Amino acid sequence: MTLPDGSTGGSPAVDVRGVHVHLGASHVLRGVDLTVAPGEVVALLGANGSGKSTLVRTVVGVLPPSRGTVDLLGHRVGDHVPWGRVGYVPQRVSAAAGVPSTAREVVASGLLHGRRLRLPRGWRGRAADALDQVGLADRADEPTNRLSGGQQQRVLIARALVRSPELLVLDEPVAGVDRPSQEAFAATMTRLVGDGLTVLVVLHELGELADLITRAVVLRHGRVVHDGAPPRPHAAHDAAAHDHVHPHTSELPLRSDTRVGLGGPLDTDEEARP
Ligand SMILES: Nc1ncnc2c1ncn2[C@@H]1O[C@H](COP(=O)(O)OP(=O)(O)OP(=O)(O)O)[C@@H](O)[C@H]1O
Repeated sequence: MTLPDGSTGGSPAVDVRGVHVHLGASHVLRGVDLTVAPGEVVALLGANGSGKSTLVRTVVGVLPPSRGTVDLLGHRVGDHVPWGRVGYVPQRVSAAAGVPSTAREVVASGLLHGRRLRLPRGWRGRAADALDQVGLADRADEPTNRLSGGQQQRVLIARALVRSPELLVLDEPVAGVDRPSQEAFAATMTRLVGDGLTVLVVLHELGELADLITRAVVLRHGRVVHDGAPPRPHAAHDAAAHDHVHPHTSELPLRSDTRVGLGGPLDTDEEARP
């Protein structure tokens, strides 16, 4: 429900209840509950194949749940979600895929949503501002296929930001991204979160975003096995001076039957399991 002042009246930004998703013959999500309150920055963690991408794609309405419900900003997905207030950065897509286009054009496409097929007034300024937020103000006219992979990822983040979203959903935004792009991304997120942005972000490691994360949700085999404090980073594992005195296990308070390593030896590749 949206109130006259545009707020959601205390509704969670994301409210996932009892969601099951089947993909082909696979029962990928098996009764997931996930709530993200306005202003929270929630990291979605878990081994490869645990269902993280499937969950965020369900959250943004790309995949329909076979059971359960998803509400965004107080609106049921599939109904009347104000998509213009939601930004989504999908996993591993190239900004240069498809027809040749400049960084500005890709970013401007983020202003098209729902039934809006024409760019709104002032789109150039908004696209320039979004590119500036990711440190690419001087590359607006550059064809995206001439940008590095990290810069292309920043263009996609700018495409999500150009809407000035209240809720930003990102699927591994810095995977395989060069160091300057990671730092630019972390600086942008710090500023936006300071302004009240709500974030749900799939990550393999907390990395540069560690200080921003307010809560971590860990998936395993399509179920939530931890929802609470983010894991403490194991500092400098590969540093020469690192002293291996701590136990290499997750320090998370997990449910009794499950232990999840987050980058440690307990980490398993779900796809490798029978
Ligand atoms: N289109 C599909 N059809 C059938 N199974 C699928 C499909 N897409 C994904 N899966 C399976 O669903 C499971 C979860 O995949 P998902 O991509 O959500 O995991 P993930 O946690 O995001 O993994 P990663 O960290 O590798 O991105 C995997 O076992 C995957 O093989």
